[in-house]
Amino acid sequence: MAELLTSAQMRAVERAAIDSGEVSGLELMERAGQGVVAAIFEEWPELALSSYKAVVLCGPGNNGGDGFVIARLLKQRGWEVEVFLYGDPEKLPPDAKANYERWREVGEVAPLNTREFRHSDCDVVVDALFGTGVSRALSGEALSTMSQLAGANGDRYDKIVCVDCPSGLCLDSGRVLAQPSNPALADLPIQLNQLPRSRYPYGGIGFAALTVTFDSPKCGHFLDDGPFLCGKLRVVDIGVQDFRENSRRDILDKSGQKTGRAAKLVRRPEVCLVHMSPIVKENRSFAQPLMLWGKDPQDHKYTHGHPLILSGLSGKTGAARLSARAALRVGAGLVTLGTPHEAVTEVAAQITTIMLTEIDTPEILTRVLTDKRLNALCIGPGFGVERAGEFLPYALAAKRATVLDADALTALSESETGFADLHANCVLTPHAGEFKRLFPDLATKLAEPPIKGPAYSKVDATREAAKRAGCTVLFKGPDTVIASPNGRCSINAAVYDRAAPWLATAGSGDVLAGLITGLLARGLAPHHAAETAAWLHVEAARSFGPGLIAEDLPEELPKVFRALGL
Ligand SMILES: NC(=O)C1=CN([C@@H]2O[C@H](COP(=O)(O)OP(=O)(O)OC[C@H]3O[C@@H](n4cnc5c(N)ncnc54)[C@H](O)[C@@H]3O)[C@@H](O)[C@H]2O)[C@@H](O)CC1
Ligand SMILES: Nc1ncnc2c1ncn2[C@@H]1O[C@H](COP(=O)(O)OP(=O)(O)O)[C@@H](O)[C@H]1O
Ligand SMILES: [K+]
Repeated sequence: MAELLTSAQMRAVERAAIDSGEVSGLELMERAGQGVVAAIFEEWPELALSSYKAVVLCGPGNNGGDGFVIARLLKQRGWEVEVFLYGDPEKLPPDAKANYERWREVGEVAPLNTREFRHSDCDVVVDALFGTGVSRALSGEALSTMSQLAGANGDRYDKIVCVDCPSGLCLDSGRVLAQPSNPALADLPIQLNQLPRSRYPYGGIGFAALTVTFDSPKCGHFLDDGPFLCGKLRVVDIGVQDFRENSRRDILDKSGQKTGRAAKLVRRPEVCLVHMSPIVKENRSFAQPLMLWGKDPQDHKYTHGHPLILSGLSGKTGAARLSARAALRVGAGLVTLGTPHEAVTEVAAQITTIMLTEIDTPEILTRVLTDKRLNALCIGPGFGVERAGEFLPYALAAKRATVLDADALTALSESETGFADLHANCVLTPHAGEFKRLFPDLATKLAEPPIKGPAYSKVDATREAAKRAGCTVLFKGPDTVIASPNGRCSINAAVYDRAAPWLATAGSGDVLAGLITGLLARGLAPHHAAETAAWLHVEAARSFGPGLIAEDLPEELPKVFRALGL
């Protein structure tokens, strides 16, 4: 599952499938409903052994249509099923209406009313209120029902199953659409976007037990609140993959709508999930690093690159040493720490394989970098903001593949020349605070309440940042987003079964900076190096597990490589 779609792209794929005449909307809806029911039994096999009770909440669109299919299929298995509809049955779109009518042949439909919503004895709640079509904040009974579910989740309902997404979640951004000034909110138990994460250590499940989506996961399943609210994600095949693949070459405008032949060609902007498990090894973009990690027996150390990592002053050298160790473990042939004279003893006492060269001034850095074998540079970890301000113009003038991390990012945000000195071989690795300093307007936009869908997302912000900086930007977090100026974008998600909460530990960012630098030295292009490093970072954390400290990450890499069969 490497490709992530936006809601508009998913609609375009479905439209292409239906327009082809090979499949009808009704068939797709049937497959979607079947997929959800199958996923429920896969998740809880005990539910397949007898008949239970489900409450199905249906909305006014095709998400609701899926709900009617699910209700019918469960009823066929002998389940007791109670169906509530939010909206006017007469206004349902045709496929949803057809399934509403099929359901009415076997069961009742009550208007959605939170007070009537009798839940105490139900085993499964199916949320089919809104899916990809959500465009504004929920209101009325839809809002209060979701709020009631959220408030009682974990106590009363332990099996909330969401069709496509928890209703109200924007699948482009992973943010819950909300109307902050809605006076009705004061009377509600809790809104989806207010669920306290502290109640769920390790970023666990906040709302649904299971979310079942169709064909491909959407960006919002991996960004921001998405994973927290979706719980567990299952992707169900509804047989439209050929149309998805065709639509990659199709003429689609920015909103994913098909345009006429004469219209301007706009390639579909793709977002990928960074994923290197064996099942996606065939993914072309990862073939190169897989080959690179497995070193060729004919190679020698000079063919694997030689990064220079700049160290901070004495007492602050640990960060750069972590970066250097990571660069070495990821396969750089040699690694040198550029160390100020006063910190040489401190650094020398704690390194063995890593080399050391004295760099006291920016001019010395320039001189050291006349050695072209030093083919990648890392500046920032533990470096000191003021020093970074002095060294940065020289570091960038050397035109090496360069990682700017930590203090170098703060210095960059304070520099008079701004992004002018950056070049295409740079990688910026901000966390949220550094991102705000570098791109205050984008951070503000991202922090604004998402009122309308598609809401502004971390993908949008990182793409804009990369364009503005003219280089690759890796915006950290459990949903690390990597974007490059050409619009290429990937999400390295440490969520669901890849959760790695132990990465939130001092110094883990320094290790990531070192991994990227090492891979740049090995010849990977910046976007690729950032993706690969972010993926390895999470794999190393997961391989080590609880108790992880940053020092453990580089040392865990050989195990990760072995598991990859390298
Ligand atoms: N189109 C297809 O062929 C398929 C669609 N499927 C389902 O269809 C869903 C998408 O269906 P729709 O496009 O009808 O959209 P939804 O069912 O998500 O939403 C219905 C409509 O509600 C309106 N709306 C948006 N926000 C609202 C709000 N806050 N309050 C009240 N009304 C609001 C919009 O007009 C929207 O189109 C997917 O999520 C998926 O569950 C699946 O059946 C697979 C096949
Ligand atoms: N909850 C989390 N799950 C997965 N990864 C996380 C989580 N929190 C932080 N990270 C990752 O840990 C690293 C922390 O980097 P950073 O904030 O720079 O910390 P430091 O400066 O202490 O090294 C980043 O790569 C970030 O993506
Ligand atoms: K839903």
